Amino acid sequence: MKVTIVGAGNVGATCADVISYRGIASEVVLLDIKEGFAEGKALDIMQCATNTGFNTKVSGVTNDYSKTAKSDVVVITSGIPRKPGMTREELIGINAGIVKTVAENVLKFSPDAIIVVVSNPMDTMTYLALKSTGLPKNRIIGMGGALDSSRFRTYLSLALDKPANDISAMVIGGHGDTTMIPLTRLASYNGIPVSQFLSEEALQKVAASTMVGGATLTGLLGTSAWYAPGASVAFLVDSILNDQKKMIACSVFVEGEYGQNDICIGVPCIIGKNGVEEILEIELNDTEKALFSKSADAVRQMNDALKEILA
Ligand SMILES: NC(=O)C1=CN([C@@H]2O[C@H](COP(=O)(O)OP(=O)(O)OC[C@H]3O[C@@H](n4cnc5c(N)ncnc54)[C@H](O)[C@@H]3O)[C@@H](O)[C@H]2O)C=CC1
Ligand SMILES: O=C([O-])CC(=O)C(=O)O
Repeated sequence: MKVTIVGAGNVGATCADVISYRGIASEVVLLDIKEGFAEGKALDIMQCATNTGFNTKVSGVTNDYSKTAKSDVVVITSGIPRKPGMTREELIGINAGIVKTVAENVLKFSPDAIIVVVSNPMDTMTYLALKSTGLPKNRIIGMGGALDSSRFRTYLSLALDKPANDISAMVIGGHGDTTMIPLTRLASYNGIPVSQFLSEEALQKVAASTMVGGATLTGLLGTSAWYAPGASVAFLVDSILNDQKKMIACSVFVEGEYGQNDICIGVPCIIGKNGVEEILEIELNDTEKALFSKSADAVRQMNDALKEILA
């Protein structure tokens, strides 16, 4: 199984590293426009093979899409990251042009690939990739919910002082500082509602930290995060390539689900070899429904801005 990752920067290279280390794919191609950069990252990752024990073939190319031919999955991480004080939405002007061109280029050589969009503002870039390529909606998946949910579980684990892997929790809605919806009501510790251990105030604090999880890291690092984003992409790619049919919150095109149409937004999906195999419509309470509707409005507004940028 072959995976191409466009953008060999912080997130792309970390993703290649995790995919190789975990043996998720037999071949990984990194592509970047910076001369020699992807080649260097690939070589460095390959030189881990004997010490960490993987057999994945990792190669790098400078803007040569022919080397990405017949990829099963293509991950798009190309574009600029935000700096402290910025929102993801402010990246739209530069990243829209990059994502559109990249999506079109990868399809020339991998017409059957499933595309995973990571570049921000991710929901809008996913919508753009879908509209500009005309691919069926099951083959364009925005990665955000896997990361936001892992941050949610991390903050819950810290509040509970229990291992994150014993906690089940999900974030839906847009992948933005104000549009994410951490579903605190449904979060559980080994099947027991976390509300049995944490006060409403503590839960709200966890939810607030989750929503600004990316901004907090950007403030600390001076650029946005990459370890958890790279691992989250690898987790998603694993479910596709190995047909795991995991339920993962992903940004996908909705047609009536959750009362929304014509946007890509984070909803619980079954992810397998066909990409998005099902959107699960879980029952939300009135508060959650209102938050989802507000989040969808904000995502739709960004898509409208996109139309002006690309006009
Ligand atoms: N969806 C999510 O959950 C997350 C999204 N992101 C987003 O992912 C993107 C990448 O972030 P980082 O890896 O930290 O940035 P980075 O700056 O480390 O890497 C981006 C790479 O893209 C390359 N690039 C730019 N234009 C290109 C093109 N036309 N073709 C090929 N490569 C090109 C650059 O040369 C650079 O190496 C950003 O937009 C960031 O906001 C980051 C973390 C999580
Ligand atoms: O915060 C950012 O800009 C990058 C990102 O999407 C994340 O880490 O969640």
